[in-house]
Amino acid sequence: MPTSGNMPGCGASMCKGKKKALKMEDPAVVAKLEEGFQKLQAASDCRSLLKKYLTPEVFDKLKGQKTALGATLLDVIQSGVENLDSGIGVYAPDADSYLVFEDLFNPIIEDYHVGFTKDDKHPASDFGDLSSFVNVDPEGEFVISTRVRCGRSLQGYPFNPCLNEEQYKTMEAKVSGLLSSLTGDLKGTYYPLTGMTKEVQQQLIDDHFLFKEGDRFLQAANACRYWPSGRGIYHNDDKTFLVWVNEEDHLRIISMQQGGDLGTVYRRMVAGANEIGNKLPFSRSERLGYLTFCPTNLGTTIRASVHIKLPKLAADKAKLDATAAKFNLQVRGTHGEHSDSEGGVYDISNKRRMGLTEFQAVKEMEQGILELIKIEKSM
Ligand SMILES: Nc1ncnc2c1ncn2[C@@H]1O[C@H](COP(=O)(O)OP(=O)(O)OP(=O)(O)O)[C@@H](O)[C@H]1O
Ligand SMILES: NC(=[NH2+])NCCC[C@H](N)C(=O)O
Repeated sequence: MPTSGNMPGCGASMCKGKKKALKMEDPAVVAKLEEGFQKLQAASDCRSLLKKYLTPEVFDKLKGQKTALGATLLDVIQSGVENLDSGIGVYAPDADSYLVFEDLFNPIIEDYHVGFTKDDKHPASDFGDLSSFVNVDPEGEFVISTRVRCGRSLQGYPFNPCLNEEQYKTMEAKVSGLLSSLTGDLKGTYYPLTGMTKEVQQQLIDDHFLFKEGDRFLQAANACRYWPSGRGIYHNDDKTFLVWVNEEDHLRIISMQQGGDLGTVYRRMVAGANEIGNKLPFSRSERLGYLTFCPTNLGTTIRASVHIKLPKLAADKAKLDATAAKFNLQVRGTHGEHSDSEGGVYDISNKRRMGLTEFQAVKEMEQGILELIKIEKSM
């Protein structure tokens, strides 16, 4: 939890541009911070962006600061300190952290989102021409399934480490109530995690529909308190439209189906995001776009992915990674982030989510996947 304990309802609506840094003098927190910083400095094989950008100068500047809600640098970095194999290593415990700790967040954002500098402003939301996307694999030779997701935070609520159990439950009630009014292709049922049998839960995870449990990166960030309270999943009967409630973000809005029909998948996600957004106000910042718990998800918050088999390219995993990176794509394992590939299936998605529109982010994925397939065919 944030070092000063549970806070009253916070504005995740934030970021009017002014920093509200306060002084933090709690000796226990200062001691943990010093210890964590030493641990990072000593970890010579740690490759995280936290390690790269938490220089002694930045550390000294930020270690005595806190947000109005009491979130400290420790709340920001503790996941990356505990998990030295993190790729990123930081989370924003509340929206104001992106400003108060900007000397750390900005270079991480610039690095991850490929050149989104501290002076850049994320463009207005634009889903673009929904009819312009193709089936990336019409013959069904390579692509097993396609998924597009976005993340949303509810205005008026902080992020995980600052939420109390009552807030989790209130948010869950609000969101599930709204979801029950969806119609047509989006119509479905909300299943709270509380009371779900372990068998059903595991089957949903194995089938790629539900978030995993016990993510050590989220746990170390204090993002799993009161679990499973307030957490759950909504899905339509076909499990092609899904909403995750209160996992890493307040909401993850997901569309997925077998095959490579990116257009259909994207249109369904856009329809769902619009329906929900018309009824629930989301947190958005002028500069950062839609606000999320992890800086990798800011901006469009879009991750468009395929599960794909590219046996020739993937014979050399380093080559697959390098080729994908040329097209700003990221390669994950079959069960998502921090997992390995099974049966030659990779999850390949757009990496950057900031400094471009939703349309451009999905186009980047579409074009990149078409290129990878072309290369595979030529080998
Ligand atoms: N194209 C896809 N087809 C089927 N399942 C997919 C596809 N892309 C991702 N998944 C599944 O979605 C689940 C969640 O994956 P993962 O956690 O990596 O990504 P995410 O939900 O986008 O969020 P985050 O990036 O925050 O981790 C996993 O089970 C993963 O296998
Ligand atoms: N789901 C995410 N937010 N993924 C990105 C980062 C995950 C983890 N904190 C790491 O640094 O490796």
